[in-house]
Amino acid sequence: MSKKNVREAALDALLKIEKNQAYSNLLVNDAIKKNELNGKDVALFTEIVYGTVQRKKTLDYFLSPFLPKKIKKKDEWIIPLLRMSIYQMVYLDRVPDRAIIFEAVQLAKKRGHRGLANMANGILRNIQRSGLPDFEKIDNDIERLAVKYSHPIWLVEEWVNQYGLETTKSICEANLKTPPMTARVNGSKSTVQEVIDMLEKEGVIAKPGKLSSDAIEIEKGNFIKTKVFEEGYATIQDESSMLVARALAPQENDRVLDCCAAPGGKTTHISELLNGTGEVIAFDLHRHKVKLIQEQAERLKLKNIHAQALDAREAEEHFPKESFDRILVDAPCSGFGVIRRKPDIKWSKSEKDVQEITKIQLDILDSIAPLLKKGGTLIYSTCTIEKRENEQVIRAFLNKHHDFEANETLKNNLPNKIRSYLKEGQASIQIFPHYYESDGFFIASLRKKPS
Ligand SMILES: C[S@@+](CC[C@H](N)C(=O)[O-])C[C@H]1O[C@@H](n2cnc3c(N)ncnc32)[C@H](O)[C@@H]1O
Repeated sequence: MSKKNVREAALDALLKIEKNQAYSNLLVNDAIKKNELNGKDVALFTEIVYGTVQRKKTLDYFLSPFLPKKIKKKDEWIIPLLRMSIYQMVYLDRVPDRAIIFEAVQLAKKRGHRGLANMANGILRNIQRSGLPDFEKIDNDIERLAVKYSHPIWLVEEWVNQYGLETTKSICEANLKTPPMTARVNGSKSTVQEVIDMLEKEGVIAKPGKLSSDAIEIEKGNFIKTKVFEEGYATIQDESSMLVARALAPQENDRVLDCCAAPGGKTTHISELLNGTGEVIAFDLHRHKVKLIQEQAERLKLKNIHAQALDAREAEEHFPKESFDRILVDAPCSGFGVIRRKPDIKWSKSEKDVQEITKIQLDILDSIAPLLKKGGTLIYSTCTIEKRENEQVIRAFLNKHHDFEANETLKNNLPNKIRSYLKEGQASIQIFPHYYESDGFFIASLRKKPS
């Protein structure tokens, strides 16, 4: 396949994402490799693709007054082209409008015909001339939030019902920001400060994280190319994710089950906390993903991880009852806490998906429940902010499994900063992306009653 220039590659990527053929984060990396983009082009390509997907609803609001009533099905690719051009005109300072419009016209000519090129030219010039409409003119609160912060109306409505207007606004705002790059320091090898110093010698500037005591935040430089990364002193991970293994609080010689484990971020953290003792049985539904756990374990030289492919809903049939000291269920979920990283999630997931996934989450919990020893800890976590997948799953589980109880010691294993968000005696926490710029995460701690 021939190489394409940045904007043509971006249009291709947007069309694939639109057809739900690929996840934005995976596709961006593939396209960069395939089109041999480098340096500034990588940054521009990534910015155009992520930005256009993130701001889709807002861009459509800008675009809709100027679009013809009917566009032939075969010409519908013109819409993503117009969206990405408006995105650049409104949100990117570094490229002049006339260059953006020129590129759009060239692309429309190449893919379609002169008529479409003229249409693109006319629409973009009209938008440029007439300025942008005022969001404040949208009367309905939910619609205004949805358009201004580019989220689907159903999702905004859901969040407003669950958390109120102000919190929803903060969530939506945070979802449009680029997340910081953070890494977890392998505490069994060195301290946060030692890793920061080692990185500095390799030309990478980092500082301690904002939330987790295990975290560093990379400010400048290519972390993945450093010896610090290669030799397993640190692992890329979001700060909220780092709180999960801490909440599980594995003790030396524990036998731990991590049953939705790939790519192994939390498995390796648990293993590090075990300090070379005990073992972590890690499995994931998908065989190809199990390889990712093994690769991580190898890079970090962790010997107590045993990874295998298995459906967690069948775990009960594969292990003896009460054979684990601690169990982590980092469940598959809607992912609404990581919209910053995977913006296509907000457009591709539906209410129905949420309903379906809660059944899987409960089935997984039901299956692993007998495997936990009496007195053992069960942590349930998700990277979503959807109560039906979080609080309600835990409530349903506790209603069914009377041998389990809420574990109120959760707060003892969380950083001070986040404890203020926990009410007295609360055994679960919802972290929002606007708290400390970390992912939206839910963590619940349960305990199997001692007898
Ligand atoms: C949130 S991700 C886990 C992330 C992982 N714990 C980490 O920290 O790197 C959820 C994982 O659950 C896996 N999964 C989904 N359904 C499953 C099932 N029925 N049994 C086991 N794993 C499953 C998915 O393949 C996915 O890798």
